[in-house]
Amino acid sequence: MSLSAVASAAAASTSLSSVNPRRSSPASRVPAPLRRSLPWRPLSSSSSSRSLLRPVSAMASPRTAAGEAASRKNLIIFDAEEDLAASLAKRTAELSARFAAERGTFTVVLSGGSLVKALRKLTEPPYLEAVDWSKWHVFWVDERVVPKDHADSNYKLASDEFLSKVPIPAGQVYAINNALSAEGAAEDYETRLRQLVKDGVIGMSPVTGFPKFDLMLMGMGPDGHVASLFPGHPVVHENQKWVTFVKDSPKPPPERITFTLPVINSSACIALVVTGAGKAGAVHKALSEEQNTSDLLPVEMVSLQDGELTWFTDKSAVSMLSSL
Ligand SMILES: O=C(O)[C@H](O)[C@@H](O)[C@H](O)[C@H](O)COP(=O)(O)O
Repeated sequence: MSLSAVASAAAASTSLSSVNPRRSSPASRVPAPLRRSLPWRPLSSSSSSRSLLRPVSAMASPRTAAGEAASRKNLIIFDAEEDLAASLAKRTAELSARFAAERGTFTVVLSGGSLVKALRKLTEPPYLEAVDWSKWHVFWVDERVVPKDHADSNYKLASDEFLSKVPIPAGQVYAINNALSAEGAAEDYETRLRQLVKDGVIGMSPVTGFPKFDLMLMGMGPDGHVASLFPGHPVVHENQKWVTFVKDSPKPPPERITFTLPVINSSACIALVVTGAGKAGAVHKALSEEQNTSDLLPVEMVSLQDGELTWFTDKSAVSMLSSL
């Protein structure tokens, strides 16, 4: 892995690195300037920490000189999960303000797993008051086909840990219809997404022709899966549908619906939260130079067409990366 830039960050011993994606366009190999303070007053003035990320203005709509679509990848490594959660909240709040101002809505996509707990600081001051929650529209990148009050439900997890603690209008939280079969729930979810595109709530990517969500907040499994796209499963290669289903997930429960890779890759921003030694092997495969392109993990197939992918990691997760 080659690092295009490294800067010390706010939290003690924390570093921010801008990573060159292996299959990147020339534009994304140009190191972007790194700064440590943000001009975004509502949050920076009420927060004691400095920003770990580039100013919002520098991150908006990255483009080449010729105006072509471009993508960017960042890697942030935290000493403590507490710092990761603080940075994730700050970044999410910045994007909320930016997209609410630009588009009038903020479309946020959640996964299940440990990501949800990492969002907890958004439910506390200053974010609880500063974020315009009325602009949020919440979706799931994947969901288990179980009742909404089932312990396996990603909706229940998000509801218990996050959504019940912030004032997002209930009609703007788009749970799947779990009364349907997995196939039916996937079709139904795609139909609702298409209507929300027509209504102007969700944008469309002019680059890919797929819906363009403002922010996807996702985890990654130890096997390199993202959403419910598991290594070796045929749905990884679905390139027409927006939402599809699996009935044989290797991670229980078996029946799930999931966004497809073209939708994930059309996002404006993705925050990929990956922590713990159990993820080190997949992180190494995804971010090191030594790669086998014939056997890509789903996480390695996440490659934004016109947007920014930021890995929020800890030292354990990157422990197998030799070049850090
Ligand atoms: O429905 C699911 O199973 C999740 O959405 C899944 O994709 C999760 O995000 C990853 O497995 C990472 O989970 P952890 O962060 O808990 O390891």
